[in-house]
Amino acid sequence: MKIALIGYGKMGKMIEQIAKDRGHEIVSIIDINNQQDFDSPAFASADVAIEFTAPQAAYGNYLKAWEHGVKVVSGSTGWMKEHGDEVKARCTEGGQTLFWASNFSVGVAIFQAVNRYLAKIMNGFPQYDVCMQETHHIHKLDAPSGTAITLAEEIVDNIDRKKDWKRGVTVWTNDGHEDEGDPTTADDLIINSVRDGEVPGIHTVMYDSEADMITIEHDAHSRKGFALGAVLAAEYTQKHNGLLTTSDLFKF
Ligand SMILES: NC(=O)C1=CN([C@@H]2O[C@H](COP(=O)(O)OP(=O)(O)OC[C@H]3O[C@@H](n4cnc5c(N)ncnc54)[C@H](OP(=O)(O)O)[C@@H]3O)[C@@H](O)[C@H]2O)C=CC1
Ligand SMILES: O=C(O)C1=N[C@H](C(=O)O)C[C@H](O)C1
Repeated sequence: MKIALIGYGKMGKMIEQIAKDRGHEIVSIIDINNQQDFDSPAFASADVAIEFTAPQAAYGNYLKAWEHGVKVVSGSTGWMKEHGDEVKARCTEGGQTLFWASNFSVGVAIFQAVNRYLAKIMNGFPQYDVCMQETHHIHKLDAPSGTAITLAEEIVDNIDRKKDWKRGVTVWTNDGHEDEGDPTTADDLIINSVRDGEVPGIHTVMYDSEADMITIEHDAHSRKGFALGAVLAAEYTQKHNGLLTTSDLFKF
């Protein structure tokens, strides 16, 4: 396939390597300093663009890629609240293609399935309260992480006593700085965030009672799993259109 990269940071560089190893051609690389390349014949020749940039940049990048008739795979997080409805409409009614996932690793797809199953069970055991923690590197711009929000939405959908998720405390371990988070009630599922060194991503769901605690955790050893998932998603868009996500790709 001919692949364009939008965003050439930690993920963009790793995706480039994996895409080449799988026999794909990188025809264009767009970063913050060469936005004019969206208008190049090389970009328009791509079968798909893989976009990993930043919360404020992602939505504009989708529009530019679609303008040039290029499908998009994106893992950028933190844009959904502001632009989620419009993006959904453009894909479901407007004919565009976006494969988006808050986390592209097969491990997290499996973890999500376990999370949903456990939440269904725990709905019947009100003596357990549930909370979450996500830990990432200090460069991350958004909190909570996109993955934590996806997991929290699945818990809220399955546990009647939880009505919504809220931001708990965000702690920066390197400088000891702390943000307070949102005001919360017992109806809220709290997601605490930790920003520590170069951690690729840890997501933990905890069910705590007076007697004991049940914990499930996904711990990414590196960004390789995310990057491979994004390339597999790009391959998937060759034969599929519309709004796609990892549950379309990883079927189990
Ligand atoms: N879904 C998933 O599986 C995963 C999602 N992510 C998400 O992906 C995003 C990127 O992560 P990561 O690669 O680690 O971040 P990096 O900061 O390492 O890379 C982002 C790159 O995008 C560039 N950029 C910023 N704005 C634009 C723009 N308007 N157009 C083109 N390029 C731009 C940045 O340039 P500059 O540095 O000059 O600003 C930087 O080079 C984040 O939102 C993160 O949460 C990350 C890992 C996995
Ligand atoms: O910014 C990151 O690094 C990551 N972002 C995604 C998220 O917000 O969930 C996925 C992964 O956890 C790494």
